[in-house]
Amino acid sequence: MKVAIIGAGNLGLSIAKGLITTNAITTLYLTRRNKEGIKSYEEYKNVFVTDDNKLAVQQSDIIIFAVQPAQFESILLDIKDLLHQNHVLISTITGFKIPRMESVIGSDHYIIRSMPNTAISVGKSMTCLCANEKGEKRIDLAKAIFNRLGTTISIPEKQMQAATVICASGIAFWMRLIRATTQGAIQLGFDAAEAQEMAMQTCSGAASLLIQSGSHPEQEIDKVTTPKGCTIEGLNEMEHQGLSSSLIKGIVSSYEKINQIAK
Ligand SMILES: NC(=O)C1=CN([C@@H]2O[C@H](COP(=O)(O)OP(=O)(O)OC[C@H]3O[C@@H](n4cnc5c(N)ncnc54)[C@H](O)[C@@H]3O)[C@@H](O)[C@H]2O)C=CC1
Ligand SMILES: O=C(O)[C@@H]1CCC=N1
Repeated sequence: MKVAIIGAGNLGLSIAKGLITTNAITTLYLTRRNKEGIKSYEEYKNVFVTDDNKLAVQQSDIIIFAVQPAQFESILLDIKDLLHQNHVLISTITGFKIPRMESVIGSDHYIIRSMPNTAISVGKSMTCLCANEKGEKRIDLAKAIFNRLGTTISIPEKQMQAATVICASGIAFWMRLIRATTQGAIQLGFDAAEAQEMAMQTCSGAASLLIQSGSHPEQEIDKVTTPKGCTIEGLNEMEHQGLSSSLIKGIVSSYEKINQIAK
């Protein structure tokens, strides 16, 4: 794969690390306005660092865009004339819809829109993908790339905003739950490091149980809740205080906000 990442910032470099460490690339061009900050990537074989987006596009088959939304349109305009019909264009740009990309470069391109999350830097991103009509023919290629960096799911573009809330913002929501558990553990007498270790490993274990067994969360809850025991006591108190309700309300508020921003 000859890949270019246009905008090698937080997300772009995380994707680059994943592609480099899994030997996924034939060549990899990384672009950034100030390329000095990423010069060290040239130590990797077949990785090139440049501030020239046009060069990167000309040398690559798969172009991954990871710039901020405000920068995207002018970059598309800049490279538009260099795009050929075999280029596969993968955008990670939040809120930038495929029809808007097509209005700049035309619809006769393989266009894929992705929504990864920051766990991509540790190969654990839940990445949602959608494509334009032509891009559907290359969706498996995009899945192959992002499956090296976590897990993928294909969704209709109209669900991309909701996916942003659940998966990208979701990292922050889960972090807050882990932090709250850590605070509880400290109050029960563990030191901060122990408390965080216990909170995050238990969270990871709970997710792994569901991923590997395919069971419903309540089935796993039933296995832990001894009648008249401490688990159901704690769980019911959390629900009396609105745990599930506040999470659902937070998710819906976040979704309303992302739709407001998109207008
Ligand atoms: N943070 C997250 O959880 C997620 C972010 N995204 C999206 O990914 C995109 C990138 O986000 P970050 O990596 O956090 O941003 P960032 O600001 O860290 O990276 C963007 C990079 O693009 C470079 N750049 C700007 N103009 C350029 C140009 N003309 N040519 C080449 N490079 C240029 C900047 O120097 C910067 O290094 C955003 O559109 C964001 O919405 C998508 C999914 C998840
Ligand atoms: O907070 C935000 O608006 C963006 C979208 C997903 C992650 N960060």
